[in-house]
Amino acid sequence: MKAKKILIIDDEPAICKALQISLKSEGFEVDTAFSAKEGIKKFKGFLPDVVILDLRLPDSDGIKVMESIKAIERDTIVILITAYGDTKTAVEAVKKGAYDFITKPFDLEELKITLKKALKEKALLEENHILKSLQGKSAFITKDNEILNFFSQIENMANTDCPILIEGETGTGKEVMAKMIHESSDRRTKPFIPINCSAIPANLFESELFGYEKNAFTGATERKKGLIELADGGTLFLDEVGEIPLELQAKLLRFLEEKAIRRVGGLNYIPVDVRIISATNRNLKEEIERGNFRRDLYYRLCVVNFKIPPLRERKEDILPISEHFLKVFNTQFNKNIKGFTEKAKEIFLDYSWPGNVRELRNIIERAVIIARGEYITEKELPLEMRGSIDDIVLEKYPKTDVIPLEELEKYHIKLALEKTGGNISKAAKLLGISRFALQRRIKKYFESD
Ligand SMILES: Nc1ncnc2c1ncn2[C@@H]1O[C@H](COP(=O)(O)OP(=O)(O)OP(=O)(O)O)[C@@H](O)[C@H]1O
Repeated sequence: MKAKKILIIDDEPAICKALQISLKSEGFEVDTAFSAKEGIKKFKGFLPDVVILDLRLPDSDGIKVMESIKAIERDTIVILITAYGDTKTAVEAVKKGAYDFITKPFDLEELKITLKKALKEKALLEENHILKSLQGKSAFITKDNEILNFFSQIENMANTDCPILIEGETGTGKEVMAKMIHESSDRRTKPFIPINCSAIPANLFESELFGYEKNAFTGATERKKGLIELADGGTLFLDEVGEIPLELQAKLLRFLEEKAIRRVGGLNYIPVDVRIISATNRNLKEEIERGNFRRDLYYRLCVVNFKIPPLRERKEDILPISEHFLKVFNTQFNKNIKGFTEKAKEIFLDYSWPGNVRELRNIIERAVIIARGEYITEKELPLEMRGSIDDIVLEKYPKTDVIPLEELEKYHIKLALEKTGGNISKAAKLLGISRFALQRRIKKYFESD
């Protein structure tokens, strides 16, 4: 079994040293830091199972440090060291998520017992997450509480006809989530039919969705079932539903109300039983206000609604998803890469992921392909993840070289997204282009699959 890792953050070197020696002799891997800043930096690379943290540090207080740590990896066990008489703050810290606290001067044996108990509980917790995320065949890997709660709500829902609208930025996993919902419903033995509404030309939309009769139009030499009919008994996934042209929205609404379709050129209504899951990366309420999306259709599609947070807002998912893709691509490319170096993990956790999980997947795929060592290091990661624009440009191009415009554009987009915390509308404004134009470029530069 891999040794459990412990990080000690305390400004008293004597305490750090004593703890380090004692815990190492118990078989733990131990690192130390003497300030909050150093502690958080080491945390990102070392990713310990347990942090033993002094409540009073020279540059910050322990509770703030604990909050930063938990924002990166929620399940980290934090054990606080407090001064005698500081119980009030210690209790507050435990309420905020610390596992326990010990008071100085402390008994080493007592600390070891607390540690072992905490590690046992953590192992149970992790098992639970893995089980939860693997229930369906399409694993949606997550540790995010909001998402896990939503899954359990859906699983408990007796009515598997209930339409669901999934919102979220591009690449956040809306389709994987839809598939997982289908696979955990009573409809799982019937088809799951995804339709990318933005990829079907407007003039073909009706015939693709509703099918057509022979001779309905020139070229209709055979009768053809539409995608809705093909999904009969199962689930229809309408991806990018906000892109459906207005005139077709009326037809879709009619189908949802009557639960029957009429093929193009056909006379009869054919009953079809499907559950609709739709997804959008647009704000449909805004589209309704602009007159681009029908309000009545919105309410039909959005009986249950869930917004998947972007990856940068669920940092605890970054490393588990990375490990998952590492396994996938190790198998696919016949490699045996064992993991990521601490520096690489640190870069992953600091990066803003404008293309979300799709971008992460592409980066790991590329890294697995180019890696030659046992671990993925920062060298296998794209330059733009590794530093500021100046560093990158300087590293790649000598001062006298002309930098390709595409490259500059890419870095500026990243900068704008970073400055606006990933808010696409605000970033587009900063860059002086439309939201749509920015989205197209994000797709091009950060999600190439
Ligand atoms: N939580 C997750 N666990 C495992 N894989 C994921 C997860 N989220 C996304 N992925 C993977 O990331 C990629 C993008 O996911 P998906 O197509 O579901 O995103 P999306 O939100 O539907 O994107 P778009 O809005 O561009 O259609 C896929 O390869 C998918 O398998």
